[in-house]
Amino acid sequence: MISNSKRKSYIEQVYQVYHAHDQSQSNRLQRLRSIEPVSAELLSFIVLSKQAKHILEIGTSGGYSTLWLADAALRTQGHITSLDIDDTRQQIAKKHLEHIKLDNCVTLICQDALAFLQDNHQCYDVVLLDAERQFYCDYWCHLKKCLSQAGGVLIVDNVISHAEQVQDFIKLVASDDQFSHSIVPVGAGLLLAVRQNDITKDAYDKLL
Ligand SMILES: C[S@@+](CC[C@H](N)C(=O)[O-])C[C@H]1O[C@@H](n2cnc3c(N)ncnc32)[C@H](O)[C@@H]1O
Repeated sequence: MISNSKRKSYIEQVYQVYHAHDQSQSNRLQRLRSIEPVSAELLSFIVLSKQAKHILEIGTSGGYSTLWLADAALRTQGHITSLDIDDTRQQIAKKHLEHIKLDNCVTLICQDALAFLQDNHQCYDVVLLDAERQFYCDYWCHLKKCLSQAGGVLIVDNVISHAEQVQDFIKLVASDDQFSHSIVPVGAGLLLAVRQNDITKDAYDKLL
């Protein structure tokens, strides 16, 4: 689902290089921990199907998921804001984005996610959350503001591979009646949560 074959093979190579790098690292924090290719494909599908214009990524790392999102955003005339706390990783991501001419679709911001979210006033159509899982619960009240329009989608990776680490976060999302959610067994497991339209919800409640 990548828009041209040269780009597709470049992005596949990036994945292979990162995967080999990660296999050689015993320290988890030294790994780039790219999202799985099948998950990246689903991300791209969501951006395209929503014709998303405003996309937020929390956790750029080496930019594998960013490359997929950027390729989709090019076709929706959208734009990605991608955050990472690690500038070195973002510089690597930047080189890859430039190499395949997707850099104009992305603004890379080197900042702690919580600090960014606290100051943010922008609404996003799609948010990918793929950072350090122990902080996700702290992000939720801010993520909700980012996703304040009906149809806004939050995607969270690793919810099956690291289920115990995200169980409190999933409980928070599940207990919020402004959002519907689903856990999709693709790759490491993706949580998809969508902001509901309040009118639809009221009408639905009346039927019960
Ligand atoms: C799992 S990796 C992201 C992988 C990337 N989405 C991909 O698929 O290519 C997680 C990234 O989150 C970043 N990160 C960790 N804590 C963060 C924080 N508090 N704010 C912003 N980024 C953070 C790490 O530096 C790391 O690069």
